Amino acid sequence: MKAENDKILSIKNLTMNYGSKNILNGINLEVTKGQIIGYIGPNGAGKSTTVKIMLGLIDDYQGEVVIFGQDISSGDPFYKRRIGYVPENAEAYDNLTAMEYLVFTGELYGMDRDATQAKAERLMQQFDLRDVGHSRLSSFSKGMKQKVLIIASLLHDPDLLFWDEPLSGLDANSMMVIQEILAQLAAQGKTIFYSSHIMDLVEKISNRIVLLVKGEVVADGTFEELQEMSQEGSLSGIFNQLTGFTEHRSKAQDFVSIVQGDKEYA
Ligand SMILES: Nc1ncnc2c1ncn2[C@@H]1O[C@H](COP(=O)(O)OP(=O)(O)OP(=O)(O)O)[C@@H](O)[C@H]1O
Repeated sequence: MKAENDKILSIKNLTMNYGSKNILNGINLEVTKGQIIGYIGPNGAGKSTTVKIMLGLIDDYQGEVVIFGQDISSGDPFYKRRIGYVPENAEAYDNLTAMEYLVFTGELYGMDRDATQAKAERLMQQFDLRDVGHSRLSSFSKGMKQKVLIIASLLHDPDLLFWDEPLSGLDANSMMVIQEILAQLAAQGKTIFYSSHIMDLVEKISNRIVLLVKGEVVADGTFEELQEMSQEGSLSGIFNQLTGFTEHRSKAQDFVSIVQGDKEYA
């Protein structure tokens, strides 16, 4: 059993509604240091909503969320300084240069301006972005922007990371570097929530997989445990089975026949 001080996050009976719509239905999760959690589920399952609650962006939930031993409903935002976040997109910052965005982010986390700038420069160099540090993000390719978001999430050396589709747009070489960075961070005791729809990657990267369906955790374990439970070989197969999706072929057939103008729609 893990020591109590290895516990990073504890969610008890988390429930959330948007109006009359039930989004989260009693989520329970205990997360310890060094875990890389593949947080997966169909579109609309409630993954981003859970993450937004943990980031303190949504507060009208029921249940208990404790991060670094602090109940986040206490209103003390200090726990956020130990969190890093890669959002699915950050277009709002397109008018800033990469360096402006990174300095702004570092300062939000309470870092010294010069120290942030120096660290950002070194990190950008690692990702071959040094020469474009003073160009606006709007001129960056998708993968370049993604690298800046990843740097921003790590500048302050956080203990808990929430990464939402972090590798989207990255080339194969950059993906390998990021996967290795994740593994090394986890080995040093950092905890990572990794949301993605790319099952092969989640399977490779995570040492624990949590599958959310309609606001409920329907599977939680290592990839091997999930394989045993479902008798499926791949995470895509497990996902299809546990989300009850067996219609991909007939859906595709219907779609293609509409595209080709079948008689019913002609
Ligand atoms: N601001 C909002 N107002 C009303 N409903 C919302 C709001 N944000 C999300 N929802 C609804 O909550 C549900 C869960 O959304 P959420 O974004 O958490 O899903 P997700 O699992 O992250 O999906 P995806 O994989 O598509 O990113 C969806 O039905 C969505 O329509």
